[in-house]
Amino acid sequence: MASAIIAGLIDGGHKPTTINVSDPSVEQLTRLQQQFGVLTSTDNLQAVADADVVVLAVKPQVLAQVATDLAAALQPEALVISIAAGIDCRSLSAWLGQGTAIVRCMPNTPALVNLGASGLYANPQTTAAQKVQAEAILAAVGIVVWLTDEDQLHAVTAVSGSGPAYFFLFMEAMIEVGVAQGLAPDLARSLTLQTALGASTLASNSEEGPDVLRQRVTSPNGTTEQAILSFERDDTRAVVKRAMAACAQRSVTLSEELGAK
Ligand SMILES: NC(=O)C1=CN([C@@H]2O[C@H](COP(=O)(O)OP(=O)(O)OC[C@H]3O[C@@H](n4cnc5c(N)ncnc54)[C@H](O)[C@@H]3O)[C@@H](O)[C@H]2O)C=CC1
Ligand SMILES: O=C(O)[C@@H]1CCC=N1
Repeated sequence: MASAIIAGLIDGGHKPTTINVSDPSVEQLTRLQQQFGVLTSTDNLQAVADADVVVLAVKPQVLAQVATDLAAALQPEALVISIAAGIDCRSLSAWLGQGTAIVRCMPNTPALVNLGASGLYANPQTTAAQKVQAEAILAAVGIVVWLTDEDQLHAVTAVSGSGPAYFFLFMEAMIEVGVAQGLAPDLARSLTLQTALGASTLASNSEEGPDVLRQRVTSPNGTTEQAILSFERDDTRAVVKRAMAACAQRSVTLSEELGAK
């Protein structure tokens, strides 16, 4: 995720040498240095020392340690943006210092192709100018929505944070079945991906909702109708509901397991 955000910032005109990337993996740092020309360090404290904005893009499991260590090195006026799933502002403030301006963000991997979707929530310590800064960083890789209730980030995670994986799963299944029905794998793949892109672009450009667009594909007594009836018989909406509930619930339990006690 950090690579996608860095790419977006540089495409948007940020000088690479204003971006300092820290990671214990020298291999990662070398890749980022060669790809983007950013400054790199294996020392998190050194990386944040002069930073006005710090993006925490580590796994939730290491966030407590990383944030606690950073507390002493952060500029007092620094904005900290965390993209970690689940970990709430209460925990981040406990680790970073109670006065810290924090924006929590749930981005997604289509940020890699500038088609990301991010939900943002700012704690009360965040100034209007810092909110503009946070929005500009994530807007460089896609659309941004602001949330007024931090708990809504669980739903954002279930919809857009994890959402790309649901569509990829659907694509995998369609390719497999296309092949089983007699198409060459590369044909099944390109037809599936173009259909996903076409459906998404059509829905994005249309005044009408996905329900109406679906009905337009579904000729009475035609082929699509049989597929949709099959999906409805298999209660596909309930399947989606259960999956997204499990996702949102994991966001809640991540916070309970890994948050500040
Ligand atoms: N992958 C996804 O689709 C999304 C991920 N997220 C969140 O983004 C965060 C990062 O996830 P990914 O980019 O997928 O993980 P990743 O594993 O690709 O990147 C994490 C990076 O953190 C580095 N790291 C490990 N320990 C460190 C430390 N002590 N100090 C500094 N860097 C350290 C790792 O070397 C690695 O390069 C997670 O908290 C996740 O919840 C949020 C939205 C979407
Ligand atoms: O699976 C995860 O925990 C992360 C957060 C959202 C997408 N990937």
